[in-house]
Amino acid sequence: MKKRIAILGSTGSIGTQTLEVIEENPEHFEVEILTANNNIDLLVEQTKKFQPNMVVVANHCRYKALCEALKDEPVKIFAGKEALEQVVQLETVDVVVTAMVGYSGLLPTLKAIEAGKHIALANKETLVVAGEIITREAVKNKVNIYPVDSEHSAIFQCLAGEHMNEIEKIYLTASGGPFRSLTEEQLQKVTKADALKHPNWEMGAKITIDSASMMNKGFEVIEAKWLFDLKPEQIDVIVHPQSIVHSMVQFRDGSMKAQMGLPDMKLPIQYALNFPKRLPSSFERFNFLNYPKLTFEQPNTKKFRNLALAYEALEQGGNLPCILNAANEVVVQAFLKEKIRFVDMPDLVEASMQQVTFIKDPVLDDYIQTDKETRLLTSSLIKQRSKN
Ligand SMILES: NC(=O)C1=CN([C@@H]2O[C@H](COP(=O)(O)OP(=O)(O)OC[C@H]3O[C@@H](n4cnc5c(N)ncnc54)[C@H](OP(=O)(O)O)[C@@H]3O)[C@@H](O)[C@H]2O)C=CC1
Ligand SMILES: CC(=O)[C@@H](O)[C@H](O)COP(=O)(O)O
Ligand SMILES: [Mn+2]
Repeated sequence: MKKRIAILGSTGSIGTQTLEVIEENPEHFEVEILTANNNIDLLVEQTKKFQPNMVVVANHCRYKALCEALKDEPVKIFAGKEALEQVVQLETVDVVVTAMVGYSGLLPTLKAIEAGKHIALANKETLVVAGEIITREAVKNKVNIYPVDSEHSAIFQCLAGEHMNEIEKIYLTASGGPFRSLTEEQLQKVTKADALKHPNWEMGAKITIDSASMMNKGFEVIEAKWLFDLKPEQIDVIVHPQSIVHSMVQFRDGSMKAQMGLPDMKLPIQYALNFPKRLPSSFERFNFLNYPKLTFEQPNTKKFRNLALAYEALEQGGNLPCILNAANEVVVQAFLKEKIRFVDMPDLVEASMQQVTFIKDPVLDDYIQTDKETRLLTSSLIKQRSKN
């Protein structure tokens, strides 16, 4: 039986690579649903090629044009956020790939889990915002969450066959981003174009900025806590500029397992879609001789304060990780619009974490309200800053 796949965010970096994996393995997978936010040109192209049963465009304004472009195709067309939450529940879906960016992934992922759909999770923000609810609902509905994020896929791969063994610690590797070697003074002057040049990975704009600011690694620490049920002190970050070792697990006898390979997201995507069986692939193979030096160093949390902020949010819990995420989404958009400097981002995130109402035991509605409150506050902090 082929697995029927819904891809939320099929027009993005993870979405398009998921389609490449499906194209290479037509005997294993078929596309059931594709979705985008705005990019209907690519959505139309993907629809004609992969013949999904349904497509959704989140932005209502693009609906008419999408219907017109697909009028000769046998596909059902929907628009809006609510449609995303509904289509993931359909009986014809086996696995939902969450490849949307940011907070927008939360409710569709939750609805998919409540409907018993397995999740290939790329959208780490879902776990940052509401990891407790997501993991609890997954257990309740007997849903598996397969990590797509390269580091978490690495940990997941290292854990295969180790269910009897406790994890002592995990090490999440970080590339260090394009600004790893800059001084604090140099960091003051970096531009959007500089920040968008990731040394090893080609990704969407938002995660690329998060990698440069190391918020991505902070999010991944929180993501790891929920995926692998770890305490903060069991999660370490180690900078590894070559991005070849994707992460490591240390067991209680001191033994370490690492997962390695060239930086290519198709591998973790394919592993998540076909777990537990590995499929053959044409992906380029790693050659040790091309990498005579694999290096490791301590992250600099004085220079990259976001990482420390994320650990703080994880330690304090409650709605603080949700505040961290919402504030970060707002500052990243402002940085991409060149309204604030790169170094302003952690200041604004920290101020938001201090000022938004803290809720110790949030329920879903609290997360929704916290997200709104934080966006308003962080936006007003940005406005105040530009007036001064
Ligand atoms: N790219 C990578 O290598 C990795 C990404 N991830 C995670 O995967 C997720 C996706 O990242 P990436 O593929 O890089 O992102 P992209 O920006 O490349 O793609 C995002 C996708 O989500 C859609 N989208 C954006 N906003 C909304 C919204 N409000 N509602 C519905 N759909 C929306 C976009 O549609 P449109 O094209 O129409 O704008 C697009 O299809 C992120 O959470 C990221 O952290 C994790 C590990 C690696
Ligand atoms: C490909 C992937 O998983 C990204 O999350 C990647 O890890 C980003 O690189 P950084 O290590 O620079 O954050
Ligand atoms: Mn990652």
